[in-house]
Amino acid sequence: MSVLVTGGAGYIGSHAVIDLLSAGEEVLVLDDLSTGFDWAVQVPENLYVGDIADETLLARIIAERKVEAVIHFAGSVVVPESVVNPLKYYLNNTAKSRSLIEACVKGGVKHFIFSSTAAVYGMTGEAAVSEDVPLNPISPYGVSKLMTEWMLRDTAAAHELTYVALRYFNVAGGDPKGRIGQSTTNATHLIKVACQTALGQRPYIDVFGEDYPTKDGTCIRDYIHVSDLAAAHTSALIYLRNGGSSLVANCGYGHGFSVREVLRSVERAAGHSIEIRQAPRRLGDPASVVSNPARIKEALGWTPNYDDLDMIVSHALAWETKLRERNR
Ligand SMILES: NC(=O)c1ccc[n+]([C@@H]2O[C@H](COP(=O)([O-])OP(=O)(O)OC[C@H]3O[C@@H](n4cnc5c(N)ncnc54)[C@H](O)[C@@H]3O)[C@@H](O)[C@H]2O)c1
Ligand SMILES: O=c1ccn([C@@H]2O[C@H](COP(=O)(O)OP(=O)(O)O[C@H]3O[C@H](CO)[C@@H](O)[C@H](O)[C@H]3O)[C@@H](O)[C@H]2O)c(=O)[nH]1
Repeated sequence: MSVLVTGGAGYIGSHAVIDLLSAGEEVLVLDDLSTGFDWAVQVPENLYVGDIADETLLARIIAERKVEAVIHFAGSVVVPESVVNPLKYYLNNTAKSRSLIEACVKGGVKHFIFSSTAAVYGMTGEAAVSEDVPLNPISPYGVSKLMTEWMLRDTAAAHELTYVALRYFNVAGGDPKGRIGQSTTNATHLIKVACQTALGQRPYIDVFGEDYPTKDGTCIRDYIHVSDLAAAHTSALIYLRNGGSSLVANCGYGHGFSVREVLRSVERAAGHSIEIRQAPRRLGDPASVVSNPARIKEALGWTPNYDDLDMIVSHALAWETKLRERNR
């Protein structure tokens, strides 16, 4: 039996592949390489380059390789892009996930693990957010992911499929052994942009808004190390395999850092200051987004290993340095 990882050439998926391999799983990757990289796939012999909505290809992989579970990372991930091009997100994240789920049902796949997002919550307050608060996504990206959660809920009720949907908070850092990291071109994520600034690849970093009702006026986020997130998927797989019932769970550490705190951490890791400029608020940014991770800890027994902002940042910076050499 094998585990099929869609989007396994991308940032989070490639880290999940490493974790699954270290747990002894037989891992296959399906990726169209639109934003991922074939060199990031640690099982090149098991990489299928193709689209998640290619029914013929899916039917063949599922049958020939006896796919027991699908871990679904493939998708489009840029929130502001989803506002200007919503139909791209409803196609790649929602409609194509529907095709993939159908292929799983037809092929008798038993378990499905899905990359959802804290963006399904929308404007959360300052308190840590639990899974059962009312959901009010404010971007097409968040809606596109929430619709997939709902498709999974309804499919699991009607068919022999169990699922875990993990709502990721702010993912950052890279493989502690330096094999892979966040390699996306034109990334907009705070820690990546700050690391590029520290390395002189960008002249300065903008802080989007310093007038939020937070401790220092900048936005607060719950940053989770990508390797801890990857391990949560392996735990989810074992949970479902052992008969666990379908579950939606937050994946974050449960405490937040402000943009200013993150930038100070980057300066510590780099050993020098970086140029920071004040900029207006970015459209659609909630002041504070912090998870309540009680459910994932209890249901999956998930215990983070890298719950330390300085460590997350130092791994991100180490990877960014390596990537700079690689791209030279
Ligand atoms: N990065 C974050 O902070 C974050 C937060 C919450 C949720 N997520 C979710 O996690 C998942 C992975 O995100 P990431 O940051 O690794 O992004 P990424 O862009 O690095 O990875 C996505 C991968 O999917 C592939 N892909 C895209 N569309 C495809 C298709 N139709 N068929 C086959 N392959 C396709 C891409 O080539 C890429 O390798 C996404 O579903 C994203 O929505 C990410
Ligand atoms: O150059 C920058 C980049 C970001 N920020 C701020 O840093 C914070 C974090 O921003 P970013 O790293 O872009 O992440 P988010 O916008 O919080 O969104 C991420 O985290 C969400 C979950 O919380 C996921 O749903 C999204 O996919 C993922 O992009 C926000 O306040 C931004 O305004 C800056 O001030 N300057």
